[in-house]
This record gives sequence, structure tokens and C-alpha cells, in this order.
Amino acid sequence: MRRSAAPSQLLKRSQFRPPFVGGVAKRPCLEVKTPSGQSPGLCKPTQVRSPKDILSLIQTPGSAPLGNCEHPHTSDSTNTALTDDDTLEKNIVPDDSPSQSTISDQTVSPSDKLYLQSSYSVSNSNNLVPGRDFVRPGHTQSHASARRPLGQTVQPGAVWSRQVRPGVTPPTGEENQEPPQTKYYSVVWCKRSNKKHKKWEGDAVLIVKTRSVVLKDTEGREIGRGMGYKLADLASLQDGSTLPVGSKEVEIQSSISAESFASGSCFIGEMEPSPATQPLVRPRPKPKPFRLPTLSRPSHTTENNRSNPTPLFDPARPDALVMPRPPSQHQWQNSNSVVVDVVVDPHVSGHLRPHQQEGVVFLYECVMGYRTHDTNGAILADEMGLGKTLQCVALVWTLLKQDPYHQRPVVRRVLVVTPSSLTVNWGKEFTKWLGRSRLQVYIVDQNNKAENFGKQTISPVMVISYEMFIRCAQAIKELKFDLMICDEGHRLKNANIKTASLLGSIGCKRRVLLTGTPLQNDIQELYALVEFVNPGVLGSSASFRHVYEDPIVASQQPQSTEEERQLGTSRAAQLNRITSMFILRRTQEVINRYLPAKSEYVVFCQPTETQLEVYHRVLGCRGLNSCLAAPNGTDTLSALMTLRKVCNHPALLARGADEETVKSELIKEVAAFLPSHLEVGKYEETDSGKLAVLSCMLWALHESETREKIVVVSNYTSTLDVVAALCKQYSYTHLRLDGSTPTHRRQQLVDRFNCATSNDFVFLLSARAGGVGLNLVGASRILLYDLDWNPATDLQAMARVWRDGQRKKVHIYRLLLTGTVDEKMYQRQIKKQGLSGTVVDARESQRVHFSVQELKDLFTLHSDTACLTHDLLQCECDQQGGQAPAASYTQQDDTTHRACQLGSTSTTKSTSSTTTMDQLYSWHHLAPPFSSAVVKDWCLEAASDFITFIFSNEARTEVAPISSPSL
Ligand SMILES: Nc1ncnc2c1ncn2[C@@H]1O[C@H](COP(=O)(O)OP(=O)(O)OP(=O)(O)O)[C@@H](O)[C@H]1O
Ligand SMILES: [Mg+2]
Repeated sequence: MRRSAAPSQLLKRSQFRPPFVGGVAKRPCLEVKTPSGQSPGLCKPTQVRSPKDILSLIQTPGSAPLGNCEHPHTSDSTNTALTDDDTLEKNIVPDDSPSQSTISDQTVSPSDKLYLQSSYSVSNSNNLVPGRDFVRPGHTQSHASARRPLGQTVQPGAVWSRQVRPGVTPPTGEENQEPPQTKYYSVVWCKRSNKKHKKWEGDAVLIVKTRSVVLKDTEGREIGRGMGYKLADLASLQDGSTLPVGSKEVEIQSSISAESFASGSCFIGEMEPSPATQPLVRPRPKPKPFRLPTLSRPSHTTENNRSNPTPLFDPARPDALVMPRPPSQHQWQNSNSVVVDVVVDPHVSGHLRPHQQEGVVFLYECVMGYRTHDTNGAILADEMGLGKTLQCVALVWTLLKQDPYHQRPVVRRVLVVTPSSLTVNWGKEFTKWLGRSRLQVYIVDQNNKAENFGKQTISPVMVISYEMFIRCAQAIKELKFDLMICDEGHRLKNANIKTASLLGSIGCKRRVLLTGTPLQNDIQELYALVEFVNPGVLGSSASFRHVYEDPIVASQQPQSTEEERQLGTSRAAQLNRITSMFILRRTQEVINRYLPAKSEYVVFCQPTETQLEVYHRVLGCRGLNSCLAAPNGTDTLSALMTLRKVCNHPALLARGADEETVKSELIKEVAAFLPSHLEVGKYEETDSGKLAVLSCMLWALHESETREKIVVVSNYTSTLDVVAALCKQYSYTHLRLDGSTPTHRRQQLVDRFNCATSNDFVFLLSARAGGVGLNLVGASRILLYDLDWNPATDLQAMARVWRDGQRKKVHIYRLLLTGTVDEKMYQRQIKKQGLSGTVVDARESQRVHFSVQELKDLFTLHSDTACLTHDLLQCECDQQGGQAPAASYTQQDDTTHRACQLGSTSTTKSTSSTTTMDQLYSWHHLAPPFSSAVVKDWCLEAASDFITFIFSNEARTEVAPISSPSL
């Protein structure tokens, strides 16, 4: 290897700064809401109902509203604040009229006796869908009188409540009674009137508290409230009772259980699994001793294979992966068919890891509609590198060739939509696992036009990038695909973007969405993704917001009441229960044993004099201070971006270094006082602490005999220019993949880099263009030159190297400039604030919201510390990896042990999630001098002159034998 002077020898320490030294309890009250179809009087949506069942459900004897009488205080408005019941008591309207009225038999016609509660469509469907299963406005019921019990007297004072039942003494002395529990009723409502025949306008849920009620429509929106009712009146509500609520009048249809309200199923409907669906986690299917009886057989079938079908692959093989058989209801719907075992081709199934087998079964059940009725979508949200592609390959190949009813294959055409950097990779994965002879893939590019796909018969699978898809959407719509797979599907999290709406309009109901990024951080995004794969399952956007989002968000507020917390928890649990029927997520722990060990380092780099000077100047800028005075998304981001550029390299602020610098007012202001030696394209190591560290590390790695390669990741292409210039200066061979790399070049670059015999030493990767999906296992080291606000983006980047197929020990480095915004961003990540709904993505400027206090903190430079983050931990260790005298940092997780000791391996379990404060506390904490005994990484050691602090952690795994397909 070429011997050259180490950059650390060329860089003078003098160019750097000298080293641093060192509620009020509420009475129980109830709310009522409109059942979106779940009243006990109705059958469970999943049950198949006989006509008799249905009749019994819709025949409801009941009582009717009585004439006009005194009303409690009621209102329609959502603006009227419902006071605490204590207050309410003071407002109670005296309601003690002694008069009684009698309902005459004459008001009831015989036909009224059979009251058709037609509010709910009795559908065979699994879920009750608002808008489909709720009563439609305008539905007239002339049954009001019919629901009155005949000849009974009613307390007019209690007027709107149901009549007193015979033998029941009207309650008196309310003030001595225990406040009743909150109750919930399914009701119909209409405008208040004296008309005999009510024209019910819709369903609702009535929440009855001690003396007050709340009326919510089927989407969970409040449409009325009332207060000052008599305890006895509310206590005696029954089916058929009527009650005024604001300017509305409601009639009780049935009561709703507290559980149904708590879960929200009274609004959204219950989503039950298909009766015969097996639990997901099951042992590998065993061959069955007997063939299941055929439900029915087409009478006209005479061919032997139709009447006596055999599975395509032997289900009796010991390692056979046999798909679950259709549940009985599914079989009924295909009553002319025989059932035959669907067995995954052993050529593929032999390679599947246990979690992948489970994933294939899950996907199969979802797209076949076995897990739930009427839905055929699934989200496979396994963490990065778990082999989602292989699971899809196994699914596609199975569905293309087999059918449980032994008719025609379940799918004939499959559409795979991926980011442009992954189209070729999908082709390669199909070939890798199936071989070219089994299946060929049609990758849309300049040579293979989307519209020509229909003209060829060789390949049933089209792979297309999202960008290309937008251009060819019309042609693709006409091609009629039976299964659609959207890779890195979190980009569809916003239903309004063109890609999502165009993909949604493709008439293909079997949809699989793949994403390695967590879904649960933004509940609206979760809704958008679910709505894409299984439209309607979570109700309308409005009902989802009222029923799930608002209560869940409210329960997470620090000032939330106990009642709000309980409701939020149960709604979240219900949401989880519903989505778990079609969302599967496994963490990297399931493949850790197949992966080599990895070491992680957070490296705090010493700022140069130039950096400190420019940083200070930027902080003093007018533009930045006006941003503090009146924060707004765009200016804040621009200010943060400017500071981050100083951290990466101050020459990036020279005008014309990138497009941003031309646009930004702040940068224009900064450019005026930039030291004159900083020029575009002249990126000296002596001007940037991070570049100096990187330079030393690259040199050490290049000079070593290990022949290791490294991936360098940045969020900015301009920063990649800086690193590219460094590589050029030292003649390091390098490849680069960023947004400007043509799609067809991307996989070529990846393949070339991964090739063991290639000389390419550095792979420069833009986190945005290539952070997801790529396999860069040719490198065993990866360095994140800067961080993203979203920790998931960083995790995605790191997973490019530490993934299945990697055989060497992996080293992951993150560079931060000490005391600067770099550290602040990192702290937000470890404090789990990165995604907490305030900062989601710096690219989405309109979504960035900081408080003034947060901004002040972000815009403060701490030049007197070796590691602000270590200070934040309040750790009193010896900073040489040794043990702290006593753990002064309050650990939330008792199981985390303090492990500043050398050689100790963190017991941190999650290797794939963002490191937390607790976990960081248990890492090794290292301050200079960095001897090799302390640092244990010769690359870092080479750069130790420019490092102020290091956090390091080693995750060792029991390495299982790595099985690769024989290709
Ligand atoms: N069972 C297996 N045996 C060996 N290698 C496997 C296996 N499953 C997957 N791999 C390999 O692991 C690598 C990662 O798989 P894949 O790209 O499908 O991951 P992923 O889940 O899509 O991750 P990401 O979210 O990062 O896209 C690929 O190179 C793939 O070929
Ligand atoms: Mg992938």
C-alpha cells in the first residue's frame, strides 16, 4: 500500500483550540356515543347471520317519547363547557311536576308493534364501516308510538325519560344516592319536535354521566350536550326511552358496554379475525395425516386432477412450509371448489429463517383475506435488514403458481413499486432466491417501457420506481395487477401526495406495504398507511381522529386527567389490536444471532479556531436573532442548517457552495464576514474538526492490512463534495451515490463496491437517496458524518452495513462537533424527542416547531466542555471506561447496569432502536488521552488528537452459521 504522511502529522494541533479541561378528582360521569354499529341488539359483524337472527335483532319492543314537558338544560353546541357535576347540581332545573300523563292504546297501530330498527345495515361483512353500517340521515321511523308500552303512565316531570316500570317506585331523595356510573347508549337522534312520527336523522352515542349527557355522532364528534337532568331520569333510561339533548331529541336503541366505548369499537366497529384463522405464532405446519374433507366439488368436473387434486409440492416433507387452509367462511364463498394444500416451493422455503416463515404465512393469510373479512392488505414493518424482500419473493412465487381451491393461480400479475435505487436490487433478489429459470422480472427502465409489459408473456412481475410509476400510472392502471407490493412504503404516509393517490387508484385490492421505519410515532401517518392497504378499516379520517387520535394524544399530555388517560390507553390498545391483524413488525433481535458483532462509537470532534469563529459570528447575525424573536419554520431551519454547515465544514458557507447558500439570506449575511481563506471547493482539514478526524481515520484504515472498506454517509450532497475532495487529495478510490445518480447506475455502484475484488475504498452515500433498502455489506465500517433530526434516518443508514450477509465485525461511527448544534441534535435523539411530534423532519419545514427556549438552547455554543452530552448524563466516571463511584444519573431502567469498565459488554437489548440516555450511560465513556488500551479501535486512535470525547459500545452476538443460497 501507498505510504503517506498521516494527516494528523500534517495537521497542527495549534490550529485547534486548546484541549478542554476536562387534578381535581371528578365524580364518575358518563358519556354516550353513537354506536357505529355495535349495539348489543345487533349481531356481531363477523357472525354469519341467519334471516332468523336478523329478524330477532331488528325487532325491538320499546317505549316511546312522551309529550312535552320540562326539559333539563341541554345544548347542541360543542362550545358549551360541561361543568363538573358538582356545579351542575346547582343548575338543576326543578323537575317535580306532579302531573302524570297516560299513553293511550289508541296511539299504537298493530303494525307498529314490530319495529324495524333499520338503522344498521345488517351486512355480512366483518367490520362495520361508518357510512355503510350506520343509519342514514333521513330515515323515517314511524315507530315512536309503537315502542311505547301500552297503557302505562309516565312521570311528566321526568318527561323525556322512559316511563316508570310497573312495580318500580320512582326514585326519590336523589341527593342521598350514589352517583351512578357512566353509561353509554346507542341512540338515534332528530331535531326536537312535537311530531308524532319522528324523522330520525342519524345514529349517535349517548354518554350519560351523573346528571349530564353528551351526544356524539358516529364519527365520535360531539353534536350535543345536556345537563341538569334528574338522577332518576337518567338512571331509568332504557331501550325506547327518549331524551332531549340540546335542540335534539334522542331515542335509546340499546346500551353499549363500557368496554365498547373505551375501545372505540362502538364508533369504528369491531374488526374480528376470521373465525377459523389460526393465531399467528404457530409451529411450522406439520403434514396432516388426513386430507381435510372437501367442502364441495364441482359436479361438472371430470378430469382426474380437478376431482382429486394434489398439492404442487409435497406437504408431507419434514421441512415443508404449508400455508394455512382457508377458514370455513372463505370456503363457503368459494363453494364450488375443492381445497388443496398450498406449499411454498422448497427451493425458497429452505432458505427462510423462522421469522421469515412466519412472515410469509402472515402475508399469505392477509392477502388471501383469511385474517379478516373484506380486507386483503398487509403491512410488513420488520426492522431493517430482516429480509422483507425474500418474504415477498416467497409469497409472490407461491401465489403465482398455486391456489387453495385448485382452480387458477391466485395472482397472474404482480406490481412491485420501489425507490429508484432499489428496482434492480429487487430483480437481483428474485433471481437470488428463485433462480432465473423459475421467474423473470420486468424492470421498467429506458429499455423496458411500462406500457409494453402487457405485450410480453415471459414475466408476470413488474418492478417500477415510484417516480416512473407516476409517469406511467395510466398505462399501469389498464394492466390489471392482482397483487401490489410497495417497498419503503412509509413514503405513502401522506395520502395527499400524488404517488399515494395514484397508487390508491390502481384497482388492485391485494396490497402489501413494506417499511422498516417505525409506524407508531405519528398516528395520522399510521392511518394513511392503513387506509392505503385496507381502505375503510379504521373508519373515515374524521372518525379516526375523534375516536383514536384525539383521545390518545390527549392522554399523553402532562395535564391529562385520569379519565383521559384511561380512555387514551384503551383506545390505543384497541387500535393496536385492530392493526395487529394486518401489521407485522419484528425487531432486529430476531436476526442478531445471524449477524457479526458490532462496535458503535459516538465521536466528539474538537472544533477548529475557524469553526469557532464562524459559529460565533453566525450566532450574532441579525437574521438568526430575528428568528429567535419570532420563530418561524423556514427561518429556523435555515439558521440550523447554517450552523450544521459550520460543523461539517465552514467553507460550505462560502457563496455558491451549494444551492442553499445562494438562497439563504442568513448565509448571504454570514458570507460577508467569512474568513477570506474559506473558498468554495477548498476544503482544508485544518478548518474542520470533523474532517480532520475523518481524514485521520481514513488514512489509518487505508494503510492497514485489513483491506476493509468504509461507507461515509451525509445528509448533504455538499458535504459529500467535501469528503470527495478529501478522497481525491489522498488518492482514495471512492464511489458516490446521491440523488443525482441515475437509477440504472445505482445498483451497479452497489454491486461494484460489494465485490470482494474491487479496489473501491470509500462509498459516499447520501442518507436521503440511498439510506433505505441498500445492501452495502462490502464495507465493514460506516461513518455518519452528520445526523438527521429523525433518528430513524440514522438507523436506516447504519443498517446498510450491519445486515444479513455481513461477515466481518462492523464498526459504526457518528461524528459530532463538540458543544455545537450537532450535540444538541444527538441529545434530542437520545432523549427520544426526535420524533415526538415537534420536529419530524427538517425537510418538512412546515412541521418544525421549537419553543423559544428550545431555540435558545439550540443556538448556544458551549466551547468550554469536552462533551456536553457526558455533562448532561451527570456521570462521575473516570472517563477512561472506568466505573463511576456511584451512579448519579437517575436511571429509569433498573436493569441497565453501569458498565464504564473496560471490556464489559453492554447488555442493552435493542440493538436496532435509538440509543437512550439510560443506555448511553452504560456505554464506555472515554476522554483523552486515548491509549489503544482504552479506545480499542486503531482508526479512532489515529484521530485521537482531534477528539475530545468518545462513547463506545460493543454488541456481541452469538453468531449462528450463516446460510446463503447456493447461487
Ligand atoms: N434467509 C436469509 N438468508 C441469507 N440472507 C438473507 C436471508 N434473508 C435475507 N437475506 C439477505 O439479507 C439482506 C437484507 O435483506 P432485505 O434487503 O430484504 O432487507 P429488508 O428487510 O428489506 O431491509 P430494509 O428495511 O433495510 O430494506 C439481503 O442481502 C438479503 O438477500
Ligand atoms: Mg428492503
